[in-house]
Amino acid sequence: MADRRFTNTTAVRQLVLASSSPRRRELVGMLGLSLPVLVLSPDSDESTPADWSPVRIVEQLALRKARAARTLLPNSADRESVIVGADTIVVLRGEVMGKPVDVAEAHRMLSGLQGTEHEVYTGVACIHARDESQESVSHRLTRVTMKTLDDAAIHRYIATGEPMDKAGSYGIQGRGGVLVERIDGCYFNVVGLPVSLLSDMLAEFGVDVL
Ligand SMILES: Cc1cn([C@H]2C[C@H](O)[C@@H](COP(=O)(O)OP(=O)(O)OP(=O)(O)O)O2)c(=O)[nH]c1=O
Repeated sequence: MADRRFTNTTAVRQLVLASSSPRRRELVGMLGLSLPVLVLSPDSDESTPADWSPVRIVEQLALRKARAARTLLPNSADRESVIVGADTIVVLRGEVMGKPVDVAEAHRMLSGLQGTEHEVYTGVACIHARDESQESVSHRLTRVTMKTLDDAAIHRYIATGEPMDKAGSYGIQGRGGVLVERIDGCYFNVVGLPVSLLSDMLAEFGVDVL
């Protein structure tokens, strides 16, 4: 449970999910919140300086997504909302992998990931729609070990189409689950939204899941 709450938080009446990811939508649904949930897909700059650490990348991109949604909420009813943004990356021996741009890049990523361990970072930002002083950002790290795969198996997996909209070119929640030997850390963090971290962060805004 959260060990801090923002003071002067007026009752939050809505959760705004700043994401176009169907997985994130599903995971927020899993929380069974009594608040209405509004989903927005704001555009935000996803470029980052080369010297940023994985933690800085995911936390700042999550914050940018949430702040971009804030600009889309002009009317006063929507202003009493907590906005949630998230960003997920895969990191293999220091190399940051986002979503592949094409099949060749998916192949290159999966060839690197197979037979070894990598890290998955998801940053989460929860911000108040009206009060810019209320912003909370955090992240989770999960270590994932992928089984050894031959080239033919990598090609067959890419042919499913699953890799193309996912960081690191796999989806643990889909057929990509069969590629994963073990994980150390939060499973939902790999899928794109660490729900236990999110529930702690929502509590800071007076939104209690349980
Ligand atoms: C590693 C992994 C990633 N992913 C997904 C989670 C994220 O949706 C995606 C990483 O891209 P993100 O840029 O984090 O998110 P997104 O573009 O899909 O959605 P939005 O920015 O609108 O919120 O990869 C899985 O679904 N399963 C996995 O196993």
